[in-house]
Amino acid sequence: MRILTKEEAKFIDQWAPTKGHLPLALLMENAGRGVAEAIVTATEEENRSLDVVIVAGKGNNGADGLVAARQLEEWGHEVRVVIPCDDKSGSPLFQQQLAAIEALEIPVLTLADGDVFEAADVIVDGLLGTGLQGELQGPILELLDRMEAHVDTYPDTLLVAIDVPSGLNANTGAVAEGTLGMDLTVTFGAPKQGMCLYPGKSYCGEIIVKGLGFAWETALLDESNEHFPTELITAELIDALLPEREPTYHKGSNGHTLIIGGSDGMIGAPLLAAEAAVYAGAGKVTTVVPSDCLRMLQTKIMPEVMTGSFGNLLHLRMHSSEKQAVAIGPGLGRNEETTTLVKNFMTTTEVPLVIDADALWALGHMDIVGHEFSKRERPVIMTPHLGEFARLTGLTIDSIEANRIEVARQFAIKYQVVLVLKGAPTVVASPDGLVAVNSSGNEGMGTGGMGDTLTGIIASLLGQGLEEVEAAMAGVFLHGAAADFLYETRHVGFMPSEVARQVPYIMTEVVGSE
Ligand SMILES: NC(=O)C1=CN([C@@H]2O[C@H](COP(=O)(O)OP(=O)(O)OC[C@H]3O[C@@H](n4cnc5c(N)ncnc54)[C@H](OP(=O)(O)O)[C@@H]3O)[C@@H](O)[C@H]2O)[C@@H](O)CC1
Ligand SMILES: Nc1ncnc2c1ncn2[C@@H]1O[C@H](COP(=O)(O)OP(=O)(O)O)[C@@H](O)[C@H]1O
Ligand SMILES: [K+]
Repeated sequence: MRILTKEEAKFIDQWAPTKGHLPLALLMENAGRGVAEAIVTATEEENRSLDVVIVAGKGNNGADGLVAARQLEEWGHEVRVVIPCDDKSGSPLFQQQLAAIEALEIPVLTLADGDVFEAADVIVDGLLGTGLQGELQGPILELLDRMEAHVDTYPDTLLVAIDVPSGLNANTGAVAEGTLGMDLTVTFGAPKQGMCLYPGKSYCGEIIVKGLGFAWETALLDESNEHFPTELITAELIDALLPEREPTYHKGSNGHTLIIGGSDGMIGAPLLAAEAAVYAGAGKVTTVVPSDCLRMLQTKIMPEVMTGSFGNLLHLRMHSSEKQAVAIGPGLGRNEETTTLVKNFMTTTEVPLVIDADALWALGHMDIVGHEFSKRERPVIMTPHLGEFARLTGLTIDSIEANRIEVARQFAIKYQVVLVLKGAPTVVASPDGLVAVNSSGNEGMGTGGMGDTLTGIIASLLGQGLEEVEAAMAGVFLHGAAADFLYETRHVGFMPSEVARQVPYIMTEVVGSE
């Protein structure tokens, strides 16, 4: 599913009345009606006339609220409007909609009018949408404080945001001081990027997407649009990506995946990756570890996985030849000899490659090795968490977190790699500038080995014939969705190996494939 930045929303806004021959007021009419419909649907069980307070700022977000007010009144609900201050200035459309509200004698109040929220069943936040700048202040902040106080006293009041909760940065998901957590956010066209990122994601409540009355994707195809696309990874998307199996397929058709990793004391990491690759459907899986770890691996690993050992570059090249996918890094350790060896291997091989954990460490700074990857025919997949990514780029973790989508996008374009930047949420960036934000996963996944499992799943899908970016997107979604299934009964204490075991069921039941 497509998600939108505020710049893209603005582009649509400008395209519609010019190239699209669609007046902005028409889009607003659809948006406002969408809000009214969502409110009626959410309160359907009560099936009675509602007392609705529309809190409207003076931009187009407020104007949407005024349309909703007009619509709800027509449907027989008791409606009043609250505006931040009495001066009644605002965007041209705000002023036009306000004139209509006044002509219809719908009450328009300010905070000076006392307890404006008294007896409200529904409070609608139309203070600020994608036009938010900086921190909240003045009467807007005061109104939000009063809304919060009312909802604290009357928790049954339904709190509905128009487009985004006021104070939420529609691009980054950052929230200004004073932003309120909503029951429902009714957004237009597509979710805004910041609604899919933390902390903003936690402030939206249920997200309902309402149409603008035209296929806005057409606007973004305009040649003057220079924004790179961002998507949300959902079950529907993954369903379309997963490899289909013909009745005649055999183990040779489903890819041979190789996992390179392990060191003394960290044999579990490649084991978890290899077993996850089996659960994700690989035709064959082989794991190779340093010779002194082989015996230990063999006593622990599931019988479906083949094993071997390596000690030099020739071994790594030999093991990786004729494999459909290779993942390198889980549990490798960081001694100098291994580091040099795997770095040489990674920068010279052409096999489909997933680079994780200590193999990322071995690369050092991306500016030094990145040009080797950009020469490849097929991009490598890199799967760093924030700490590993900070080391690869020299950026601070805070600066990555504050803008993970754009940082990931620039990295993938610059080095021509598929980047899986792990975290909450994980984002997948591809060399052509597309970024996909994962919608699955939960805090129960903060357990050692969870990343190794992801690496195995991605490598398995890559070996089964998915393109790099497809394997990365499908892998992160399945991994998170498997953990979400376990989260339903346990919020902590589920293990990476259990997540892996759940993956085939997710592939079958949730995604609906196979
Ligand atoms: N995309 C589409 O196709 C469609 C989009 N639509 C709608 O348009 C909305 C965007 O409208 P928008 O551009 O008018 O901006 P909006 O969010 O109302 O904010 C601007 C106002 O906020 C104020 N303000 C800003 N920061 C502030 C702060 N920190 N603290 C206090 N005040 C602050 C700012 O004040 P100023 O800086 O002008 O003094 C100005 O008055 C979008 O979210 C959606 O609802 C729909 O109609 C359907 C079609
Ligand atoms: N709060 C969370 N929400 C969603 N996913 C999470 C959360 N915490 C961890 N994860 C996921 O768990 C995995 C952890 O990977 P990583 O840090 O590499 O673990 P390890 O090195 O122990 O294998 C990543 O896929 C990450 O996205
Ligand atoms: K709002």
